[in-house]
Amino acid sequence: MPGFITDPAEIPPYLLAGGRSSRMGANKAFALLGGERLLTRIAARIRRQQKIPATLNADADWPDTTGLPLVPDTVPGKLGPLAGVLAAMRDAVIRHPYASHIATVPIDSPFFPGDLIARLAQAIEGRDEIAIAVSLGRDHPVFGLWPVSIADDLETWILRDDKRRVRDFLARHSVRTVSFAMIPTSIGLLDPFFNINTPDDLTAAETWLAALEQTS
Ligand SMILES: Nc1nc2c(ncn2[C@@H]2O[C@H](COP(=O)(O)OP(=O)(O)OP(=O)(O)O)[C@@H](O)[C@H]2O)c(=O)[nH]1
Ligand SMILES: [Mg+2]
Repeated sequence: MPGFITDPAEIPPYLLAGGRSSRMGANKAFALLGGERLLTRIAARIRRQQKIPATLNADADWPDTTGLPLVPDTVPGKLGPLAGVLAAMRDAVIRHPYASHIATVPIDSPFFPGDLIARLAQAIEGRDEIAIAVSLGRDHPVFGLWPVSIADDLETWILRDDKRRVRDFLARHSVRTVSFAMIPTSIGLLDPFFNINTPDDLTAAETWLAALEQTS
């Protein structure tokens, strides 16, 4: 572990919920999985791995933060997940001034690994490095550790790059990737970064949740 991250559990976590939920047709954060809101589920999962309470990145008029501090995007126009990452960096500089990095987790992936942030932190070697999660050879950059030192570069890039492809931003920086294994369940292997975008994904997630509960 590098000197600037003495304890991965002290990296401030931010829950990304600033999207439009357009494929779901209703705010995903409040969708019920196993009778519990996704936001509540994700916040509880983060609480088990981090000592610092999570902050929610979402619209300023968010109806119910479940008690989490709320940080809206600092650039207008819903410019994508990296706008949420930027808001988190700007917030951390003020509220967590000791932190070299912030952690981000989206509110629509309820099975993410219990050792996510610890393993991402182990991969970081330099103060300005990003670490992102990978499964089945696919990057999941919304599950990442982000150095607050690159906030100005991120803001400039978001405002200037019309395509705003996350991989184009990552190409500007030093990025460590960490591969996570599939989770064995009674009905097969579950991708820990299974992502709920549509009502059908939510139905599939109920099936996975039941299978996981049977397995453990
Ligand atoms: N702050 C912020 N977060 C965003 C924005 N767009 C997406 N996100 C977040 O990034 C993550 C991945 O985005 P998606 O899975 O596409 O979620 P979404 O944009 O709400 O859903 P769709 O409208 O169906 O694409 C989710 O946690 C979103 O809340 C944005 O413009 N600003
Ligand atoms: Mg998604």
